[in-house]
This record gives sequence, structure tokens and C-alpha cells, in this order.
Amino acid sequence: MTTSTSPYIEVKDLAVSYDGQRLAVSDVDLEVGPSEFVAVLGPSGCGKSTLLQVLSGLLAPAAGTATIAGRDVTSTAGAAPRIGYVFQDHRLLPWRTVAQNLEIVLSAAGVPRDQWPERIDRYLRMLRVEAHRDAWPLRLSGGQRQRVSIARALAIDPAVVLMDEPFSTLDEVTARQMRQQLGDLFALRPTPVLFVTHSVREAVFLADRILILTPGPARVLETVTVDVPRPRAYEDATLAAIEAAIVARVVDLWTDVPAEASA
Ligand SMILES: Nc1ncnc2c1ncn2[C@@H]1O[C@H](COP(=O)(O)OP(=O)(O)OP(=O)(O)O)[C@@H](O)[C@H]1O
Repeated sequence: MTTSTSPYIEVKDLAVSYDGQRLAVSDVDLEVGPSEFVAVLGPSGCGKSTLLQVLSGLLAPAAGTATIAGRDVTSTAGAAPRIGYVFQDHRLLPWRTVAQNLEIVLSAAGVPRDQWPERIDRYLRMLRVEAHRDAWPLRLSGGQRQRVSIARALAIDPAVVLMDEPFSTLDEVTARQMRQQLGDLFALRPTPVLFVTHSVREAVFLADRILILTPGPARVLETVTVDVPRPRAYEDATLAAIEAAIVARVVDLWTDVPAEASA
């Protein structure tokens, strides 16, 4: 049974293989509490997306277990917890308007139709893209599209949010605004979040805890707690010190530490 203090997301001894021979993820253990923002930090190709795909039920593990709210994510029995998934690219349907893209997920999540207009307005407003309600996704900027995709993930009132490098394709200024906004949203309404990134600075700015992964196959190398109250400032000295310590720890281990982190 899950209690309010049980981990909301729990992964134990997880191993994943795409071809039945090589492991993409090996012996990963992780927990995310009911109101916790956990970042998963690892080099390119180490298995971060693979981990999220297992949690969203898209991929079966070769070994180990993964549960959300106490429910095995590979099981089809009973009602599945609602998962808000934000991908690296926005994945909006170009032949549907912004509002229609949200309607699709609201329908799939079983939200009653009479609640859709209010939900859509609320979440588009929250992500500051309400002016684009009836626009076609291709008419929006990259940042606006990613805001819509976050609104789409949150509009179903997800039990858990999984985010896979959501800002990595954006320019640095937009990415920084989006991180700030996501941090503010989380502070207003804490939800279990598992946030995958290869940006050390992004992880430190956003997370309560950071799991540092090894190069693939991913294992958890170390867990870092970021004990800095919200709202946080991007240039906060404590955050900068934690970032520097993480970079020092991984610089010889990862071959490709992002330039912003090693500068
Ligand atoms: N569909 C697939 N079929 C076979 N191998 C795959 C598949 N998807 C990923 N892999 C392999 O699994 C490993 C982990 O990939 P994954 O995409 O999870 O890494 P990642 O850490 O998310 O990378 P990035 O930061 O570059 O997005 C890599 O070696 C990759 O080549």
C-alpha cells in the first residue's frame, strides 16, 4: 500500500536491454517522493530516456521492478496513474490547433468533456500561451511549442510528471525562462517529477535531489541533495558551488560535459 511518505516512484535493480544482449540500463535504483523534484543527470547515450520509457510503460525491463504509486508500471491491471510526459521535442500534432492538441490528451485521460474548455484555458494561461489557443503549432516559436507541450502534460492533472530533456532544443535565454517558470510552477504545486537532463546547471537549479548516472549502461553513481529553498535564483552562489562540485566529480568520467557546466 502507498502512504503519503512512501516513494511515489520506485525503481529497483532495473536492467533494460534493447537487443537481449547489451544492457542500456543496469541495476538502477531510484525513488521519487510524493512532492519531490528529482533530476537524473547523465551523459549522452547513458540510458536516461530508456529509464523514462520503462516508467511510462513503453518498454519492458529485462530485470528489476518499476512502480508508480505502488503499481507495477508493466501491469495492465487496474487504473493506471496519470502520467504527464514531456519529450525533448514538442510532439504536437501539426494538423490540430493548440487547444485541439490538449483536447486529445484530456479525452484519452477520461476527463469529462464539459471540463475541457476551463482546463485548456487554465493551463495555457499558466504557461503563458493563452493567446495561441487557436493557432497551428507550426506557427509558434520553439519556446511557445514547448510551453504548449508542458501545458498538455499538466492539463490531465498528472499523478507524476516525466520530463525528458524538455529544454535542450531551445536557445539559452528561452531555456532559462522556461526553467524559471517550471521551478515556479513546481513551488506552487509540488508533484512528483522525474526530470532527465545532461545539463548540470539545469539539474541543480530545478531539483531537490540529483541522481548522477555513469556512462552507459546507466547506473547511479551518486545522489546529491540540493537543499536550497525556492524560489531560487539562477545565479545563486550555493547552486553554483553544487554545480562546480558535480562537474569536478564527473568531468573525467563523462566524455562530454556540456560547455555551460565546464566553463
Ligand atoms: N530503440 C532502440 N533500439 C536499440 N538501442 C537503443 C534504442 N534506443 C536507445 N538505444 C540505445 O540505448 C542506449 C541508451 O539510450 P538512451 O536514449 O536511453 O540514452 P540517453 O541517455 O537518453 O541519451 P541522450 O542524452 O543522448 O538523449 C544507447 O546506447 C542507445 O544507442
